Amino acid sequence: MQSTYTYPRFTYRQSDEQRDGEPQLHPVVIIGAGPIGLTAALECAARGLPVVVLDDNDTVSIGSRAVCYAQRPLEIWDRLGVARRMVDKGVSWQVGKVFFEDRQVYRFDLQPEAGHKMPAMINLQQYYLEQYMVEACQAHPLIELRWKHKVLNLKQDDHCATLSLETPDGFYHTQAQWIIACDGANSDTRRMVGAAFSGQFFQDRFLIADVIMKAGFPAERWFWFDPPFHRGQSVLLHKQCDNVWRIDFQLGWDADPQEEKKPEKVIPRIQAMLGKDVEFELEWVSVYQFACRRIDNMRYQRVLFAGDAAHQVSPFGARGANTGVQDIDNLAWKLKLVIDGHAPVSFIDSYHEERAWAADDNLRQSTRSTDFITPKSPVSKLLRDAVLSLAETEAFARTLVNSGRLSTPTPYRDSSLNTPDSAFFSAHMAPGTPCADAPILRDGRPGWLLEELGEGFTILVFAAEAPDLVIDVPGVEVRIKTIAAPGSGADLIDLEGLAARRYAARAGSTYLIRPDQHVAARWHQADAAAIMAAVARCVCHCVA
Ligand SMILES: O=C(O)CCc1cccc(O)c1
Repeated sequence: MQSTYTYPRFTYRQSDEQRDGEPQLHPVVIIGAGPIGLTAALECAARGLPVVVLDDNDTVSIGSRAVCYAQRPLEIWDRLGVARRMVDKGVSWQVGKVFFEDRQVYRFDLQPEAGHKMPAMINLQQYYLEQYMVEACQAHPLIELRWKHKVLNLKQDDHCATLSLETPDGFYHTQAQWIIACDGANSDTRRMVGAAFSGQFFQDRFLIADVIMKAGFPAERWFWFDPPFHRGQSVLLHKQCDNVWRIDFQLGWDADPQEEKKPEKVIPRIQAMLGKDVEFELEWVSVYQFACRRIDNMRYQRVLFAGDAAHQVSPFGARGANTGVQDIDNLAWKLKLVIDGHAPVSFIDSYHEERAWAADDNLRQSTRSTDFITPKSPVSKLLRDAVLSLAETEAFARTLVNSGRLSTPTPYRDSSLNTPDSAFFSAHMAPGTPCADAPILRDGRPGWLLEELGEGFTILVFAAEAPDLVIDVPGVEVRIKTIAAPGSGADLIDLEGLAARRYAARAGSTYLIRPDQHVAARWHQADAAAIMAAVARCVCHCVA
């Protein structure tokens, strides 16, 4: 059915270790070359770790899958050099509208204030996203992509993990210090380590219809509850590139997926929505159900689970792939420190601590959205419809409308890696929070604050001149950067004063920023001993 995209075929090559029959020990092996596995490859390589990526297929993911990519993953991909292509090809949007029956009852704007390098959200077919990342991986000397490699078995001991692999040339073994399992919701790796994956399964079925049409709808997210063209159910509309539009129709519990996929069933639904005169072609049709669940532990000895292999949510809110990318952002710098011997192996447990916390937040949000969209009893439906009716005129009711709260990063508020504030600061940008972006000048050239953060630890001092600090934490790279108003001699010029405002900074305010661009600690006045203690705490060194 798909006519707008031609699937690439990636070349299978026999690896040296299969040819030689000699297993090699790799620092990191990644299982799965989907959006999360490819991000893991780029992120590890960017931090200087050589990686092998195993995938049982030899192309990008087939069909219409994830659609919406949020600002934080785009910022991560920007650091990895792949966001520009995604943004250029994708459809940027920030406004959402919610309709009840035949009227608009609610409107939101994901990014009312400008001054961010990345858009609030883009829509892009998953196959483009993967293709761009595969091409970036192919160009990276530290990444080896092994297509048509199926993992049959996994064993672990104190020394390494050993994988049994099947390829078109037969069977062989490879070894890894660490494995990142990104093999999706049906992860075989999860089964191989015996992990539990529990949560709630939802009975409702949804139809995805991707249609090609030249439509006049704006680049906005439109969500209908109980519209006249699809009574009693919900509908979601998103614009994608190549004139492809994603339409999700709720079908209810009893829908027969095979029947519902037939063009003679799908086309009348779309005509009822768009009008009989609108010309369109079907690009993709599928029916899905979903679950909200999480693995019991994101670390099994040497195996680290990320993305859908670790947690699965409903599509509403676009929290699946977006949170998986943030898993990797959290993991790679920690792995680098551990592999290089600059942090204890136990440091890796902070991956589960921080990312399971984020996964639980996503699960909560996603379950709430699903309950609002698909009420389970007549009373819930009555309440839901009352909220929707009231939202048209009453501000308080708008906060209760939940057609999917779109993905935002979860701050690691209670992380053991944070150094709590010792003086009063406003709540935003507290330890554990991902850094906000802001426009800056560096060496007279325009740039963005986030471009200055992320290589090792950064001490960001809101002052014209660098304080006299000697920061020495063995094995940990720490850079000092000053930021101040135009006219000062600071390293970074806070062009519009947005950085100072977003970080609630006064003269001398100092932020310790982790390699994954999260705040580790902050003070109103820089103090070398306090900073060194915070760095040590953040990498699980024993603090004297
Ligand atoms: O707008 C949303 O809440 C998410 C849109 C979405 C994401 C993934 C699949 C899908 O069918 C819709």
